[in-house]
Amino acid sequence: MPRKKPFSNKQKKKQLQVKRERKRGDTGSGPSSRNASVERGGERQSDTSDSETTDIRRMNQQPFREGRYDPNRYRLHYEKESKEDVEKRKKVAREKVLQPISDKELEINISDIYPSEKGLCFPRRPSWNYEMTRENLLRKEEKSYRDYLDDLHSRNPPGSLSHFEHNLETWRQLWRVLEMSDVVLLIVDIRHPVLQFPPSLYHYITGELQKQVVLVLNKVDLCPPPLVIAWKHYMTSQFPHLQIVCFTSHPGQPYSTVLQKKRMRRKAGWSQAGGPIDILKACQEITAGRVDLSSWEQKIQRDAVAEQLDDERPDEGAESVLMEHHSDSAMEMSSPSQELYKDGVLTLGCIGFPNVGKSSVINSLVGRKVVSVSRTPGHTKYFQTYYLSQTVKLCDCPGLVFPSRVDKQLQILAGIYPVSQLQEPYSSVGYLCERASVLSVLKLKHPNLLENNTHPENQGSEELNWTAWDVCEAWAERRGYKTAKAARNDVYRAANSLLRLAIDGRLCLCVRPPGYSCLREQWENHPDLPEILALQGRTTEEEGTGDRDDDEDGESSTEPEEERDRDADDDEDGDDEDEGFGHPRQKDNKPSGFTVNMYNVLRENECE
Ligand SMILES: Nc1nc2c(ncn2[C@@H]2O[C@H](COP(=O)(O)OP(=O)(O)OP(=O)(O)O)[C@@H](O)[C@H]2O)c(=O)[nH]1
Repeated sequence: MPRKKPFSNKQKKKQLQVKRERKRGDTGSGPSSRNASVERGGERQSDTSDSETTDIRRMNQQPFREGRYDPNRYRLHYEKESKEDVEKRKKVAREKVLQPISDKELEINISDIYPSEKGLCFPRRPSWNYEMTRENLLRKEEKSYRDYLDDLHSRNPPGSLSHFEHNLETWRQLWRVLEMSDVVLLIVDIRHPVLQFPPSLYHYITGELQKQVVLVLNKVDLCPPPLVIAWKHYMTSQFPHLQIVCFTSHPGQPYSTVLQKKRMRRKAGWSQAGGPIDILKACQEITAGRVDLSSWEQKIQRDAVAEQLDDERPDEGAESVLMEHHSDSAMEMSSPSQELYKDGVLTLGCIGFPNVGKSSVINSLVGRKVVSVSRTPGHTKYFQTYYLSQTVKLCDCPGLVFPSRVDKQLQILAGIYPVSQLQEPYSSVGYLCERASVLSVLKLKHPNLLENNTHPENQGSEELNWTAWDVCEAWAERRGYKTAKAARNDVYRAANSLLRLAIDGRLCLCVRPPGYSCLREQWENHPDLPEILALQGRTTEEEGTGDRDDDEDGESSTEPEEERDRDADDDEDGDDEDEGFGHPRQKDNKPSGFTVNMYNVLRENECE
């Protein structure tokens, strides 16, 4: 059989990019490449941020035409890492033998992520009044932001802080959303909620602003029900005034690939999400009759009926949604001391880190796609409000990463960094392998045992030591990822692919609240379990097997899908135009390949 012609990741990206540009009607001129994200001397920057105080890496540059809305305005800005740091981590990934960590080490206390003495607050908007000119206000904001960064760096030694947002424009956006909102929906990913819940934000909203926060534990379909309950209890114990709601936009469909999600949504629409009624209930409790929310309640009921009547054509029956596009000046001069529930309307601000599912929550509440969804963090570009009903308004905000002391590797696995732009993905792969049963789930073969490797020491050895690099090498071999020039195993692409599987939830890494291991039995027999299972769209029987599906029968494999959408970083709601690239699906249309292992991280010492 002739050898497959190597097709590099770079070539494929280029091909995708050209396709996207064609679709948008772009001619190809201008700074349109996402790959051109690293700053180059003299390159024209279209983003309007003028807040560079350090060496900043700007992500996800989008095509931009003069006179139109600048889509790069809120793109992610992270501090650049030094070449030495990147090289050091690469070396460790090549040399350090992976050791599975104990259950206890998966437990994370929020004060470890946001230690109170480290000044891990977020930039605040300085005081202002209507006498100030726009320029004065902007200058004052920039100065205050620089002071904030100086203070932060003075209290935290270099390298100790996580990646965090350096784009002042995005912080400005947060200020405005907080000012406009009556109630804030703070959305986090249930797999690692403490990473995405900055206590300083909570205290600012509930204290200074005197507003209420509803914590939305999103993506519960990706987490074992006992752990969902344990997190809920932990967050309530730490922040007693929080209203907590569990949510999923994909009930009954854990680990869906991009293409599966598209298909299912086309079939079932957005109104099948689990949790909108609980958000309504939380708001009813908060507003205590000061806003008439009956129109929202009726909308939820209507959506449920429409879904039952016509689940083949959900969007056709969906109601149209009134949207408001905000001009900058309108937002800049919004008053911070705005009265609550102005004109009898409840304004809900949706905020959260990138990729936690804010857009999906909005679409699910509205019952149809109004915001574009993507697995690429930092996708949300526009500030808009959507009327859910006559008396309820939703206000969207770009994803924001607050400074913390969390490991950068875990941050990456939490999806805050565009995987395609990582300079060094291997250490995150190592971090994942030490915490989730990747080797056994993917049934990887050690590179030293591959046919063409005749290393005498390792021949036939079962108990081989694995490094992160070995894992990537084995996955590249397994997937047939080759470099274009030398047709060697493309470990970079393999590492990216593994990280995407983890971010999408197909390789499951969930951190746990403190004490989870000791109280495990309590959570596994908790009376709220059926409620969480119902929300996930699963049954008790499924739970019985789903948690322990080691055997082949319990497998659901998605390898061809993974292959096809491996780099489909862009809009998940677009056309299926990317279905054709990559490797074709098997003839019998059955997926083949690795085991997708539900909640595998909770298995009994599987990596040990
Ligand atoms: N399994 C699962 N995936 C979800 C859920 N909600 C969102 N996702 C996926 O998470 C990814 C990010 O979703 P978005 O809704 O675009 O997230 P966002 O917070 O708006 O992201 P930014 O634009 O980066 O701020 C997409 O791949 C979604 O399909 C959920 O409830 N379950």
